[in-house]
Amino acid sequence: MIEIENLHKGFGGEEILKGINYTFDKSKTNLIIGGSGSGKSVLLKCMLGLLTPEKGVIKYDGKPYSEFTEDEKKDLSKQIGMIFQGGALFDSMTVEENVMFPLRMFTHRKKKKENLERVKEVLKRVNLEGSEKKLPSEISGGMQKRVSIARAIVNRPKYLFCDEPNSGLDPKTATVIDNLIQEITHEYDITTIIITHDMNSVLEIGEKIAFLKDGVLAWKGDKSEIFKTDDETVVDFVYSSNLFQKVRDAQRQGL
Ligand SMILES: Nc1ncnc2c1ncn2[C@@H]1O[C@H](COP(=O)(O)OP(=O)(O)OP(=O)(O)O)[C@@H](O)[C@H]1O
Repeated sequence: MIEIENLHKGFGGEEILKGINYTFDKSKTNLIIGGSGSGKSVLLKCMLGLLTPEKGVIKYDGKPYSEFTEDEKKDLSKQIGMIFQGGALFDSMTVEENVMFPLRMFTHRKKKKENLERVKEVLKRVNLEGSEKKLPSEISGGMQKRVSIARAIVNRPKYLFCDEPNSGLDPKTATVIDNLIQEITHEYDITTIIITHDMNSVLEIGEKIAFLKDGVLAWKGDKSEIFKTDDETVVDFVYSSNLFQKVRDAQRQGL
């Protein structure tokens, strides 16, 4: 669980996050949605410790990040898995080497055999058995995303941060990737936070949704509530998507 209390962050005198209060639940896919420039990435970077807020508290499983010792901060970074927009795989490394990378960073080199077993295990979990020796350029976009998921979970993280994890994928593959992230979240009891612009993802895996507008938490709820809300700001944002308009119309007609 990650709790955010009264979080403020600005740049050059301009306030970007204006007092966010929110809890990201364990074992759930927590989505952050909102228009461009609403502060989603700034919020994510504050949670990752990459930006320091001017005011407010970020608690990891009850403990404020500002009270972490250097060792605890190191431990925390080991407990965080990241899935970047575009995958961010190392082109010159094989699938296996890419997934091995965080293990090499955080564990002793002598554990090579154990590390290889762990890599094998996570590659199996994301259905990539047999692709170990391939380069990213030799596999499809969907498979590359699977590699980045395997790399993100190889250290058994407690927290998984995903920045538009299905960008650049066709809708069917995007749904498969969304569902895989959701399954892994439940299976390993992870607090998963996903920034997304994709309304299909909201529909599929929006177990908890935070809607940011101009640095303010403008609405919160889940995928069933987002269809029913009359909140103007949410309706404006969400129903700019044709698909959502159709789903809402169908729901209103009781279909
Ligand atoms: N390091 C920085 N220095 C100055 N301004 C910044 C910095 N990082 C972000 N901003 C500003 O903060 C605002 C929010 O940016 P942020 O990247 O969080 O938006 P976002 O909601 O993630 O948008 P998008 O969906 O387009 O990625 C923007 O106006 C951006 O220019």
